[in-house]
Amino acid sequence: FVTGNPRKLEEVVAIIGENTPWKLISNDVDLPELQGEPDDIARDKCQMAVEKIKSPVIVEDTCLCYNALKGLPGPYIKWFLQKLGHKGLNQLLCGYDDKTAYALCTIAYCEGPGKDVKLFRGKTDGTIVEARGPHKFGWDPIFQPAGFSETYAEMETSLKNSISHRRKALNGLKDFLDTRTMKDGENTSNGSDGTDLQQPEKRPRLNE
Ligand SMILES: O=c1nc[nH]c2c1ncn2[C@H]1C[C@H](O)[C@@H](COP(=O)(O)OP(=O)(O)OP(=O)(O)O)O1
Ligand SMILES: [Mg+2]
Repeated sequence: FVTGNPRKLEEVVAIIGENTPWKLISNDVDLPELQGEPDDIARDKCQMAVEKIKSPVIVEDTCLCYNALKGLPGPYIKWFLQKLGHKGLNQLLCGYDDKTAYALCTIAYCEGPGKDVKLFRGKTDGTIVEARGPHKFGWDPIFQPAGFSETYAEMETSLKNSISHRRKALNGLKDFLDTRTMKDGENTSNGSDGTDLQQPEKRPRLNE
């Protein structure tokens, strides 16, 4: 799993759980990010990582999309957050009645150089609110998921991880790896050379 963000890694590990046959290794290679649509950003980031580390790679790109702003800041949320803070991210919506937004996680997976990149998306709807809860992870304090009275930041980690954009995207990846594991008779593990996903000899279904 290639990311420079330790919080993302924490959540992915928590969501995937301890008892899966997949071993997740984090690798913080510094990758530039394309500008554009989330799918293209994730695909491009994945291809670059695969070329660099020459082993199976998972990357993800996270967007925070305001409906009133037709999806912006979207993939640029990192820079908006950095420059404007939680307050500024609220003020962006000052002139609009519609405060709804969605968090979008796009996971890209590639088995190795020259292989196709698979994309898995997860979306959680919500509303942009004044910051509430601990400032631990990005824009968590200003995002209140639909149907809940707490922001992501106020929630127990396990609750956030059960409804989050990241969880939904990871479900897609897990289903894909699961099916592929079942189809695939031989062990395709390629050793301990920094491989991101290693398959042990026996491969039971991934657990939820
Ligand atoms: O669940 C989340 N809850 C709150 N904030 C979040 C979440 N997930 C990502 N974030 C923040 C991190 C970064 O400011 C931006 C996404 O940018 P994004 O490029 O995907 O992340 P990044 O550059 O930190 O890590 P990476 O090395 O994987 O690209 O939103
Ligand atoms: Mg990034």
